[in-house]
Amino acid sequence: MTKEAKHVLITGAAGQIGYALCPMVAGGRMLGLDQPIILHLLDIEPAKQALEGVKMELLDAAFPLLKGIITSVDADIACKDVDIAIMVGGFPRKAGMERKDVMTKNVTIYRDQASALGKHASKDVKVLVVANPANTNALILKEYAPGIAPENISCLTRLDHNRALAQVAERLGLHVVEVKNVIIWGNHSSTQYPDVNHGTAGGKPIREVVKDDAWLDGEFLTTVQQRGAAIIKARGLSSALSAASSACDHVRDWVLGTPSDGSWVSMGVVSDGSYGTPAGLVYSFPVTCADGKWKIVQGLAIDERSAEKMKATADELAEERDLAHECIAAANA
Ligand SMILES: NC(=O)C1=CN([C@@H]2O[C@H](COP(=O)(O)OP(=O)(O)OC[C@H]3O[C@@H](n4cnc5c(N)ncnc54)[C@H](O)[C@@H]3O)[C@@H](O)[C@H]2O)C=CC1
Ligand SMILES: O=C([O-])CC(=O)C(=O)O
Repeated sequence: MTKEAKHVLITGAAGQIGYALCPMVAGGRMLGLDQPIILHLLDIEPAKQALEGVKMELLDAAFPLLKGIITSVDADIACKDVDIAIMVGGFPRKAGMERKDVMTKNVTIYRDQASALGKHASKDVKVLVVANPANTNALILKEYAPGIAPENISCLTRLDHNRALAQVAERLGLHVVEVKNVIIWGNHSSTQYPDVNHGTAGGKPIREVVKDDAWLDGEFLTTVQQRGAAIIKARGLSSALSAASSACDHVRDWVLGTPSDGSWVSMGVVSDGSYGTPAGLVYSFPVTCADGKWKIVQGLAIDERSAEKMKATADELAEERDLAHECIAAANA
């Protein structure tokens, strides 16, 4: 029997990530090859013509699963009845900026779109925030959309997770699927902590197989933490196809579940205080997903060095939260 179509909102749909993400979603890469999709594409007035161009191309691609396309520059219209919301709209950073430098421009967008989602989306809408600063935009969205359950609001750190898997796989000459259970703790920023202490490569502990703690504790960490900046340097634009692909991975695993072997993924979710993190911040944890719900992996042993790094990224998130509140207060004044 044909499934009922899912309504998927993509904000910033006329931008770079939007252009890579729309065909992935419409082609079944996110929710499966048996799931019809209705796309809701939101952008802003200056991008209206480009947004219509994206719609034309999606029509021309004749995706069998794509049952409809709604384009709008009005969040109230675009958010109506959406089941999944992928929030990409905002301003990307340029060379030399930290992700929090785009905060002033982006957090007010998330305050405003929170209320549109709260009013018009399906009551069980699952929200993924991609736009930077991703964790803090998600936090603001949570604060301004009290009608959406906090566990339905998340941010993208799966790109960092995938980058960590790929770095270890490259180092070992393995295929990426042979590497499992790395963790991204904390913020999608250069303070994130890519942790390999619980990971495996070819079924054995990563540290045992790599046999180079200096690399794992040094160059590996900084490569993953700085990968976004390296892409900006190389392309003159921030990552788009890998961001879109990771966004699909994030939503697919959340909705359809993580593998039954118990392997986990990283998601930015509202902290319940696990691992000593401040409750309420949107912090990236190792999670498993089943029945459309994520669960933080519990009971992992955390050494002193890791605890320090996990605290440093939590401290940055608390600072970002305060800065975001100041930006919103200034915008309201
Ligand atoms: N969390 C992650 O792993 C990653 C996050 N990003 C972030 O994703 C965001 C988008 O990146 P790109 O697509 O490269 O940027 P882009 O500039 O190509 O596209 C952004 C789009 O958002 C639109 N937009 C601006 N304000 C909007 C609003 N109020 N409502 C709806 N749309 C709005 C713009 O008109 C533009 O079409 C940036 O903030 C970037 O830093 C990028 C890569 C990875
Ligand atoms: O670095 C950026 O600004 C874009 C991004 O978030 C990433 O590539 O991880």
